[in-house]
Amino acid sequence: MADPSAVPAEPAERLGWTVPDSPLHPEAALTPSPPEPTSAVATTPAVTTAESATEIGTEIADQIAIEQAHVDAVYAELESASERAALVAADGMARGRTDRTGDIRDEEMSGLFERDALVFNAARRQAALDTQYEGLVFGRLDLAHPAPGATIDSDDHDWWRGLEREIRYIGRLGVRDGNYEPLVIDWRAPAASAFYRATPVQPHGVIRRRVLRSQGTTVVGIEDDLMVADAPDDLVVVGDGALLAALTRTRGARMRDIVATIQRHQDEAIRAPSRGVTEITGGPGTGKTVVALHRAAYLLYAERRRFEGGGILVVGPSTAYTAYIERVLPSLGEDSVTLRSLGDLVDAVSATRHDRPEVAAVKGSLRVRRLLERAARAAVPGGPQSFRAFVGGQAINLGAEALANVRGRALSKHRRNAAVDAARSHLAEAAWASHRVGLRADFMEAFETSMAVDEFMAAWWPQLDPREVLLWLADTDLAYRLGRGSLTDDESAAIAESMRDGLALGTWSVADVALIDDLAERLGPVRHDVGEERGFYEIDELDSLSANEFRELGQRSVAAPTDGPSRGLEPRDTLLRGVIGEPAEYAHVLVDEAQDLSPMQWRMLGRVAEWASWTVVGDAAQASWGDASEAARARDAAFGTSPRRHFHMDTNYRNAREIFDYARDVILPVMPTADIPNAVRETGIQPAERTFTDVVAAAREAVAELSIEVAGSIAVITPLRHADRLAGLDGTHDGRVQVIDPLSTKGLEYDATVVIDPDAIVSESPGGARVLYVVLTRAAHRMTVLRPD
Ligand SMILES: Nc1ncnc2c1ncn2[C@@H]1O[C@H](COP(=O)(O)OP(=O)(O)OP(=O)(O)O)[C@@H](O)[C@H]1O
Repeated sequence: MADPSAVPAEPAERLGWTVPDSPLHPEAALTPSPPEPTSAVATTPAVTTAESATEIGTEIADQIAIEQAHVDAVYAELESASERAALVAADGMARGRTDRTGDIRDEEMSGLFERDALVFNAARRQAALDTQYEGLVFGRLDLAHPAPGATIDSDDHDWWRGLEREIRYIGRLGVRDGNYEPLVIDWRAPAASAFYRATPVQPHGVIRRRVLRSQGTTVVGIEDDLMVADAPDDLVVVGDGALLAALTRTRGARMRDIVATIQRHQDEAIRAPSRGVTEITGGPGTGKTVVALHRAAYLLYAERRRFEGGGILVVGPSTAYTAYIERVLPSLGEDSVTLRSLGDLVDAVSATRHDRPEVAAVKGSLRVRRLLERAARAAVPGGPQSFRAFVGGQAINLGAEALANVRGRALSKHRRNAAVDAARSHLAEAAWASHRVGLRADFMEAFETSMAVDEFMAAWWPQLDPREVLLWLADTDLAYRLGRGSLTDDESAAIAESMRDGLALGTWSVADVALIDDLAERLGPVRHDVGEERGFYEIDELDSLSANEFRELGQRSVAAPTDGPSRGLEPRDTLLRGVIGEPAEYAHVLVDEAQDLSPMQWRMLGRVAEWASWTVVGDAAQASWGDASEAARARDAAFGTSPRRHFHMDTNYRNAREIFDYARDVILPVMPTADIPNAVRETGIQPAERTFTDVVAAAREAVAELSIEVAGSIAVITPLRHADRLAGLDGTHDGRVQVIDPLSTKGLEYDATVVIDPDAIVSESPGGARVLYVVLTRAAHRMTVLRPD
């Protein structure tokens, strides 16, 4: 699907950037001329046109002044909109305000609901304005429209001459003036799509596309792309090309939106229909993640009712990843999306620990389901083996076999936690069948009211938390018994050992979460007394909201589960704290790094996405899951029969070409078919390769050098064997340095990286060279590789 003409022409030659192949082609690497240390700190290429620097400076200043005038008008309109929103909110608050505490009459309730809706909507609008206020207007299109019915001849380079012209501003949200005329068009609206789709080959009516760079409410830069051979006299063209400027920028600790520089092939994936499964594949750094996130924002815009009501879930590999991407959607004005890592998908469980690869492989395989199925039906360890009691004057004695029969019958129609009544009545039948003395009805009535039966049932058929059942497997003998036939004894023993580790540490592993979810489905929700439900928010709570709280209200739904402190709790209690309810269901599920999901994790996602459409992002060459075919089967089962569409991204926007070439040379010998994208940016600086005898000294020196060369984030990526010694570097250089393990870097990006001991990274990780490939593609601008001497 990717279109080679997708990256629009940069006016590169005009500004001294040499373009080796074609000015329109993304494969044409954009090289500063002469080569200079292009990094986050060196963003402006040399200007070598005939015009003098002063002339250009004045021209840019004039153009900025023109755009600032429009931007000022937009902000003025927003101020009045903001005042109107505050008035609506105040009106809503006044309508529901009550001095009384205590009962509220029915007829007052509908007024309160109306107030809730008013206040909530006003707060949301205010929150959206707050998050998108800065840099709200980022684009301008100068268009030429043919007369109705006329068409443009694609070979005519002067197609725009004599046509009616239009100026359209594009922004993070739509704003209209008092006459309802659009001042800014939301980037997701159909009228904005030409901003992303226009190329010189297919201009879509665009003569000039202009990207505005702002600080706060002030326009500070302009980057133009011309879609025609010669600019009309009244259209000045300035800037270095928006995409290049964006790619050369400092990255920082959080991913940013790319709303001003989305490329055409990316736009196609973003605006693809919502139904079915949209797969986005491509090599490292091709924008898969950022495109998928913009797609989520687009879907919410295009079908707000469906997706906001049903919810959008974004799933990533780790909490480091969710922290890295968490700002993108709010910056696009969307705060109703749920972000979860694979370890956070089940309520009340938050896992970040990873099992040893061989244990994770067993827990992730569908073969483990047989063991879980048996565990969900097994007798409670330590529970009663037989039932002896006097009921209605009769001595009842049912042995283990009879109890197993009763259990089987009760579970044939109900999930275990919902089967307690059925179990009791089957038990009564079995007890009656073993005696048959007196009248059946009298016996049944006595059985129903017997306290001895109550006590037995409490011990024999308690409500079971799935986590508790998983912990039963810490008993190796039980794990052997339940695993027989589907797992080897060694595999069952490995699971048992990992459960004992969990009990000692008080933490679940990421792979455990899918097992808990599977058991939760089998057991059904734990029945517990439901407390009085709180309303959407309490009335007195609402009446006393401060201005800040009012704003927060609009942002409430972003809250994600946290792995809170467990001080004072025994490890076992920590593992079992909180309540697991029915899983939420979503209208759209977006999965990143999908190539690494285990079959059990696909099953878990399939449950929350039973009625959902999907966006699935992945790059097979980065996979660290062993049995790809089993994962593919589980994935197909999760998708069901939904139609699929596929987008392939083949331009690497992250890595300087020199860095990416280094990574490519690592992966190609082990994976000749790896998906290798084209890196579009050259710096002229090769990755540095050094040897070390003292890893700490070498890493410290490399970091110090990089901290001068780049302005933003630096990662020290180390295999486990050096991790402890290097931990002291974490947080140095004003917090810019992060020490991180190879697997956790998935999906992340830094301005510079120091890669420690690549051979050890390969030998220590189950994914081998593929994990090293991930590691070597994390740096945008600079990379230093350190090997032991
Ligand atoms: N059109 C664009 N304009 C500006 N920056 C872009 C554009 N497309 C992608 N990028 C940037 O390229 C970098 C890589 O993007 P992203 O992390 O989404 O790639 P990816 O394919 O998910 O990478 P990986 O699979 O290696 O984690 C990010 O910094 C992103 O902002």
